[in-house]
Amino acid sequence: MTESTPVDWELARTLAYRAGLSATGGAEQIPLGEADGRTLAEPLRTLTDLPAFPTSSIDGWAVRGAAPWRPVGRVLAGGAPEPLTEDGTCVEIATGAMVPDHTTALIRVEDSVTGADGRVSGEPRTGPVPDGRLPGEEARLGEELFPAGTPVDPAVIGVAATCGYESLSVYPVPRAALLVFGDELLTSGVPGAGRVRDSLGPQVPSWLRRYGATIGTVTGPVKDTLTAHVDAIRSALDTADLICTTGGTMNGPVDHLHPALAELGATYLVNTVAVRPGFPMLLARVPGPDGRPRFLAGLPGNPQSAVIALVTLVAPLLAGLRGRALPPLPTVTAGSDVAGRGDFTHLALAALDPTGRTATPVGHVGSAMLRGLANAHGFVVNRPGTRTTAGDPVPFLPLPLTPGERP
Ligand SMILES: Nc1nc2c(c(=O)[nH]1)N[C@H]1C(S)=C(S)[C@@H](COP(=O)(O)OP(=O)(O)OC[C@H]3O[C@@H](n4cnc5c(N)ncnc54)[C@H](O)[C@@H]3O)O[C@H]1N2
Ligand code: MOO
Repeated sequence: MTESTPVDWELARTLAYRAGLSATGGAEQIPLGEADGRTLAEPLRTLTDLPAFPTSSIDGWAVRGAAPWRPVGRVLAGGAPEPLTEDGTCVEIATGAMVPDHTTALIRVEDSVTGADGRVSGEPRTGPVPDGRLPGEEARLGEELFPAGTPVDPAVIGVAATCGYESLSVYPVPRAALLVFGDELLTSGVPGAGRVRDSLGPQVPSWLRRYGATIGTVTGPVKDTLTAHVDAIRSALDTADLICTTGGTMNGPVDHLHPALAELGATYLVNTVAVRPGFPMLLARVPGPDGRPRFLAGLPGNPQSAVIALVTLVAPLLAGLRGRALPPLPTVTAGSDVAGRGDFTHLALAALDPTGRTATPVGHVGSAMLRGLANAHGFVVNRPGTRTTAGDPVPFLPLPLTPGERP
């Protein structure tokens, strides 16, 4: 490994995020039905008043003037009604229908009576929720409803459709590749006799997807030679914006990542981070075949450390590449003490209580272990030079889990 000064953990996150943001791809138009999970590249402005026309919220009568009213027609949702031209007239109206011009009140069918002469009488409601909606009461034509950088979710898609869009201008999805290094790794069967199962090849793509990347190649184990490393990285550069590698970040006899990066003309953005576990992680910029910026995140081989490198460097980088904000870390209460790690940040795997306000460190958290990770909601962040005592407010770095994935 090249000599380097470990970068402060907070600074490493920021550097990774800024690097991603500076390399965000150009906007593309995506049909609404495919836009979930993307990020708006332009502000979303409504193409119409919302609602676009005066709309009835009830089934009943649109009336003009004083009762009784003579019915002169019917307007259903989807129709464009004639104006009511005379006092003492009404039209039957359906929920969602456009209210005729010169309507003075809307009467619910259940609040009306029709006399023997066919004329309608009744009282409009005066409650807090009106029985009709006025043009522009939800939004005015041209009003910005969401700024650029807004994550697109099903509700945003629904609003865009309501406003008149068929497609959205969004940032491209970053493309990731994974290269797993280590001749000792088995890809099937039970470990033993010096061999361990590759636990990163199967899990890292799923974390990357949750951070918003698509996964192209997953290759490994890549042979423990410098040539095989250089060749594997070079071929992943053809299609990936981000290459994640696992293992080989240190300077053991078969750790080839740093020499491979040197051979490929890479420049380090972060070369080791002052964090435990996970410190040998790195982020580099690698020249791609077409001049487009490519990134390589070197995740340490110890499996929990590899995930810490994902949450520390890869998640902020991908947030930037997707044009999103870097989510701030919420503050929680520490459920028990967390030891300091001297000048290094300590990321301690922890489970949240059902309120989500208290985080208690879990067991089985050695850097070679994954059991603690699979029982935690994220990491309590114990800052350099401090130790956390039960009851202290602490920053919490969540794993990208969905509700219900942890008891
Ligand atoms: N002399 C020193 N040795 C080590 C130090 C140190 O400071 N001085 N730091 C340790 C730390 S911390 C870490 S983390 C590891 C990082 O090492 P590498 O990134 O070079 O990873 P490897 O040596 O290839 O593997 C480490 C360990 O993890 C296992 N491994 C690797 N890949 C996988 C995988 N895909 N699935 C499951 N397990 C994997 C591998 O078998 C090793 O046991 O360096 C320490 N050493
Ligand atoms: O920091 Mo290593 O990354 O402890 O396993």
